[in-house]
Amino acid sequence: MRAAEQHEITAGRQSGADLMERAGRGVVDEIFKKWPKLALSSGTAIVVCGPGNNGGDGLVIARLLHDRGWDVTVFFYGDSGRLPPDARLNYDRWLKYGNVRPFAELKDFLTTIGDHNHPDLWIDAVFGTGLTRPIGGELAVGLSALSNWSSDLVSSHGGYVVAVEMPSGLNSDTGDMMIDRSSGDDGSGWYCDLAVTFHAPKRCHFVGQGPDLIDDLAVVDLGIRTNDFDAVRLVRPRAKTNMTTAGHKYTRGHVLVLGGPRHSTGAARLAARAALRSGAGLVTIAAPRDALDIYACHETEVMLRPMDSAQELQDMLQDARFDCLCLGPALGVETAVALMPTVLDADRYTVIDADAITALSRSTDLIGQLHAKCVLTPHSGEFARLCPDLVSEPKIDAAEAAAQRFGCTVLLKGRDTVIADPHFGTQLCASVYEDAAPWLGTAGAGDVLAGMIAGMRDPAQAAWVHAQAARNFGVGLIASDLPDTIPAVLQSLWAETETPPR
Ligand SMILES: NC(=O)C1=CN([C@@H]2O[C@H](COP(=O)(O)OP(=O)(O)OC[C@H]3O[C@@H](n4cnc5c(N)ncnc54)[C@H](OP(=O)(O)O)[C@@H]3O)[C@@H](O)[C@H]2O)[C@@H](O)CC1
Ligand SMILES: [K+]
Repeated sequence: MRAAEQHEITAGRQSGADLMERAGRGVVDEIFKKWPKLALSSGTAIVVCGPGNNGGDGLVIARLLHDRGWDVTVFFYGDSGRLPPDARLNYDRWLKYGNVRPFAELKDFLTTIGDHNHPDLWIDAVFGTGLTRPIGGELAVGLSALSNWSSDLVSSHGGYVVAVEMPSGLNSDTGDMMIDRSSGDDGSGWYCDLAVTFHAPKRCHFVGQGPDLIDDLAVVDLGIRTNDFDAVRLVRPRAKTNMTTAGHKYTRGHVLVLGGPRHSTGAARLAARAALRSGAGLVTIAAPRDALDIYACHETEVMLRPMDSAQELQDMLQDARFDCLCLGPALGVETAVALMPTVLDADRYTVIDADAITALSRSTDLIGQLHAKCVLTPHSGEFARLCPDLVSEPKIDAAEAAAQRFGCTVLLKGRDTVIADPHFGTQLCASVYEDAAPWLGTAGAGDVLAGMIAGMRDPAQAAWVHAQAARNFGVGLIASDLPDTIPAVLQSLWAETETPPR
């Protein structure tokens, strides 16, 4: 992002001051868009500005609010003599409107605010993308006091907290609050009702603590024309199908799901049904002989094959039409260990989930057999077993490192699902803000996703459809609701495109 801004500035298309003015104006516009009642009369605002360009944005916001008749108090942290030029320009412009109070006075100032003079807005413009180290000392103490006070403000008086770019202290890459714990602050960070970022969301808006600290996110276009953004790549849903009018069920793929024993058949059944609903032409469950009657009682369209040994699986895989394997959901770790050499040797598109991931984490030989057509779908616990050395890394970096290590796609599940493909890059599917679907955290939802990936052969799209299906269903969702909710999502994607299947 900063490279992009610099590119615009050096190319002479926009001055830094223009960008900052547009950024500040964008924040004000977003505030009045979100809370139209604030635009109807002049309120009061506290703007807390930091020592860089984020603070410069805050000073633009202060001036624009003042122009609309607002009563604005500006606090400033830092040395005004060391402000970057655009921020300095706006600092000087603000001094024609009002004064600047030192940040050190903020804590005491908060104690003087009574029930009748509380502000309507608090603007957090202390740090944006330029935070380079943990916040400590008086800064942490002051921001902490502000945070406590602003929570009271919101709960008791209905005022709003707006962060420029992100709540100050949030690392824009990792989404972690960078607070020096020795300052006495618990590091939980400060909350905002609205974060207004520029041009494109940053990683912190979707990963780590970001979504817990930000209630709503708005993105302001600064008119920057280059594509060179250090921003997160979100999954873009698109109508994609393996259906053609000339095709038939075998051209749409035959998924072989490896099913568990009598007492654990549900997970494979969920995956199988999801694969069918997601577009697979045929789905077969291969499972122990003594469990087939249970599978047969539950599934109509899914075919069944007895399979009690790796040899039987190998014989089955002589049929090249089984072009996709899906294994792991309630398979049993020991069974997974026994079957995986055959599975990986078959060199098919292979979705490796649940018990199969645990099996992998126990065997470096198996890991050595992974190939480019594998998709690993760990949740955080499985990932920690598989890659213990990467768990302390930021989530996106960890998934990318694992994908490089294994030479295959790694889909690291969660509210912020990361899809790292060593060849096509990394995408993020985040169920936050208006896309939140907390009820997706339910038993079997991961089994459904594994089946969807097998059916769609596109892990990122599968993750998006999976989350959208959950959102469409709403609260009360259980995993077996999901497969039958998939068609409506796929149909709505098709409705948005003018290109029908050919
Ligand atoms: N460029 C543009 O045209 C546009 C930029 N825009 C805006 O600029 C923002 C980025 O600006 P920025 O790069 O100046 O970074 P910012 O977040 O303000 O902080 C840097 C300052 O903080 C200091 N500092 C860091 N860590 C610290 C700590 N722990 N404790 C104490 N101090 C610490 C650091 O000090 P230093 O490390 O240099 O010693 C430096 O002084 C971006 O988020 C957006 O809001 C928009 O206007 C669009 C146009
Ligand atoms: K900020």
